[in-house]
Amino acid sequence: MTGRYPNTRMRRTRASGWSRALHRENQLAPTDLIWPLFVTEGSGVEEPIGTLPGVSRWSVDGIAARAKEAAKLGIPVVALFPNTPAEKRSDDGAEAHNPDNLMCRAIRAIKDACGDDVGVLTDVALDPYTSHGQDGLLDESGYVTNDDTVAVLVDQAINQAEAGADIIAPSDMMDGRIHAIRMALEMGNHPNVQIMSYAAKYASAFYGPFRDAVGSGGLLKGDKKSYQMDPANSDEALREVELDIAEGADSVMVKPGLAYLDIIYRVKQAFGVPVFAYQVSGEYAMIEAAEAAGIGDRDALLMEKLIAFKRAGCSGVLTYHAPIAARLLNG
Ligand SMILES: NCc1[nH]cc(CCC(=O)O)c1CC(=O)O
Ligand SMILES: [Mg+2]
Repeated sequence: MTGRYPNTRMRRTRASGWSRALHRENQLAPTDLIWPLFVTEGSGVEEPIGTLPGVSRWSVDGIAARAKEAAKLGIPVVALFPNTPAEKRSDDGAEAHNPDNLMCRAIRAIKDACGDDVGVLTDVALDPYTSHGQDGLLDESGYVTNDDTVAVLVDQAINQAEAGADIIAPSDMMDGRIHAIRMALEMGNHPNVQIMSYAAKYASAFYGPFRDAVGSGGLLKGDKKSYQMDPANSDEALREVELDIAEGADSVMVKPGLAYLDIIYRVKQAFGVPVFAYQVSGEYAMIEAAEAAGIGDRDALLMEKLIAFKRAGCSGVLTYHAPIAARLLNG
């Protein structure tokens, strides 16, 4: 037997800061972060979101300013989510493929302001555009149809690519949409537009504040369990990821984050592809609530959670704490 006390003292390498730094197995940098931004109509508008303290919706001009801030902080990518005005929401979510919708105007404003200094990731799903708050089209019975929805998602994705999106991120969980979108991007002369698939997205109670932020929460009837995954399942996530990689995804997302570290770990071990975590709105809100209640130190809590994603195997993390974390990391 080697390595027994006192030959081995595990505390020896922890005894000083320089030594802890030397032995640190995982690092976090601003380049690991994706910053989600909510877009709203108007100009010069900043609307704080009650359930996401510290996060606002910005009009397109403000979005471009946030993207410049991201570049300055060293954050490589921003993710866009629109709060579509009520009068533009419809049963079929047609506003999703309007070339002049809020999303497309925000993409163009960022690309005009930042060029290639910042990547733009765009969400593909119908929930910010439908009057019923579901991610797809409903049949007579209220079931979210798969193939008809996929056809619309393809139009939505191409619309975003035409406006200049760098990464298409389908968050809808329909079957077969990655293949359909990949083919359409190839045929539409967008071979280098990436797809980051929300491959393993769970029907989660942690999405509440997001639904407020995009204005779909009050509209949603029922739940999303016929397309988002059951939190009890893990093998099923590997099948989802395997399919999306085969269909042409460049990277995959696991969502939510902290409660699904085991899924991240399994996906990374099984496939070795770039894996990202979405630290969702409820996770953000819980950290802020802990700080506000005097239960924990916000900065310490968020940095500990972010390094956990790296340890589990993530290439990066989509988090509402991105600008705060980047500032902390930049010292
Ligand atoms: N396309 C839906 C979508 N895209 C991102 C989120 C949630 C993100 C968050 O909570 O931060 C959701 C919520 C949902 O499935 O209802
Ligand atoms: Mg799938």
